[in-house]
Amino acid sequence: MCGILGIALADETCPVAPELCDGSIFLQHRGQDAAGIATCGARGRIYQCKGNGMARDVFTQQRVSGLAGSMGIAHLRYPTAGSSANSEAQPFYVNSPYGVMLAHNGNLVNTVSLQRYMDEEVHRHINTDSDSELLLNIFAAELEKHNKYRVNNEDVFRALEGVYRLVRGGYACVGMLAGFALFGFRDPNGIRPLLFGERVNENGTKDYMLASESVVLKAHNFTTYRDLKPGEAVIIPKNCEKGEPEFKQVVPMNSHRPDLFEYVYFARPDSVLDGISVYHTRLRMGTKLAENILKSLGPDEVDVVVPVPDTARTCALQCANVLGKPYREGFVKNRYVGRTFIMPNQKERVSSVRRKLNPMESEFHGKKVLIVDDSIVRGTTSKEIVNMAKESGATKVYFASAAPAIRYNHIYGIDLTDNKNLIAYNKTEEEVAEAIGCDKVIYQSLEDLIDCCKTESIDKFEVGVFTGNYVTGVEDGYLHELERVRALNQSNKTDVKSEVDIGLYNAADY
Ligand SMILES: O=P(O)(O)OC[C@H]1O[C@H](OP(=O)(O)OP(=O)(O)O)[C@H](O)[C@@H]1O
Ligand SMILES: NC(=O)CC[C@H](N)C(=O)O
Ligand SMILES: [Mg+2]
Repeated sequence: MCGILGIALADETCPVAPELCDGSIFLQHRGQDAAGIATCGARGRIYQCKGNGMARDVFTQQRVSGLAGSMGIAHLRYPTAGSSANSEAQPFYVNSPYGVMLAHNGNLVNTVSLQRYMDEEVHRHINTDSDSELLLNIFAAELEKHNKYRVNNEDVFRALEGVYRLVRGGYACVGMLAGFALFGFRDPNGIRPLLFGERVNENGTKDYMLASESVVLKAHNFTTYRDLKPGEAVIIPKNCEKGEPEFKQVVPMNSHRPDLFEYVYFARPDSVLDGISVYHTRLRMGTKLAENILKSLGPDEVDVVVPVPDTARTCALQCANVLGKPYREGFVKNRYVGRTFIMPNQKERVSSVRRKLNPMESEFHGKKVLIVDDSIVRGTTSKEIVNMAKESGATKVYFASAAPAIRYNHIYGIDLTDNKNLIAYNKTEEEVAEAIGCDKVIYQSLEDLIDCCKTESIDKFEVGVFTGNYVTGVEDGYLHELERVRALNQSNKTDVKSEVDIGLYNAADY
């Protein structure tokens, strides 16, 4: 679930890279594996800095100062397809036609046929296993069809029409055409989020931003903003002091189904996506969860409610309020360890849970504890947490999840492993409780979770991860191919990164 960002400044003499760098920090929670910035300067020249690592490590002051230009895009990567190699860090670039850069959040589910199409029909070489590189080349191939000396907005919208026709999956993208424009577009189901905003400068000119979450827009004073609609695109001219952004509903909206998992885990609580406040959905999740818990546990069965930091805090606090039980920070979080779930391999994930969370014995000793988390996915966190609670002397450990049992792959931009690695795969609730070692597991129902998130205008969500039914469907052989590539990457005895990491644009100092 990557983070994407694009900014065009009215003042063409002002470098955009420092603001992109700062904005990336607001999106770090969406991808910790790789980070990249590309800018476009005078004479359409493109500058780029990208590679594996967190934004603060990749974007050193020295590198950022070399990124010239007033228009640029940024990407924070959490790998879904392909591998976590340096060479798959985004944005991606192709020189023809015109020079195009793309940063993609999401995942395509017809890559098998797209690869064949690239190879057999348009003869474009794809240098990595990344679906985002494929997507960029599909766009470039569509744009090339016009065979024009200079491109205009209509050509770009028409090329996007081709993209919408050819690709299937979840995608929100920001891109740049060298010397011409910044652009953004969103898939026809609005699975992945993308917002557009503007900021009025002192002299009355306007800067523009595209971002995955509203929190970046607000923090950077882009106070007038809105979500792009599913199937909608926007083109912001490079010289945005002189020209206005142009919006177009490129294809009709299919059905608006934001990914429910954004509200459960991915997005920051202070973001509002598609008009829905993430924070308030999480409060409601706490209320509903408590109502559910009251049905299955007696009033004296819980002494204390303990959240699993960080994401579950909002929900757990509200749950404790409704239950009328004390809320206690039973696990102290090491602020220097990032999100565990989006780490690229299981070994790192297991070791970081213990490094990240440490129990406060006094909150567990001799108590019946209700631990609340936002979700149980592979069970990496919950197994360790339950163990720590028991080691610390809890007499009973109940584990409540604000999301229903996760039994299916997430195919639109979350690397939810293959089904068999999900702790709830083919298991009843009792079996999950046994697997993570607790006395009882209580899941939120899907119906209740949807109730917590829906509004008057959006009452349907992408919920394939809970049901196995995906809004776009999946092409034959796709999941099989995904598992094959994953197994191939994991079978590598050494670190996969060193094996496949010889990208085209490696800098000597990486
Ligand atoms: O069952 P699992 O595979 O362990 O995955 C679920 C856990 O992973 C996430 O936490 P994470 O540490 O990634 O981030 P957070 O600090 O935002 O909660 C999520 O909030 C759950 O705690
Ligand atoms: N999480 C994402 O949005 C990932 C984007 C893209 N599929 C990649 O693997 O790089
Ligand atoms: Mg967590």
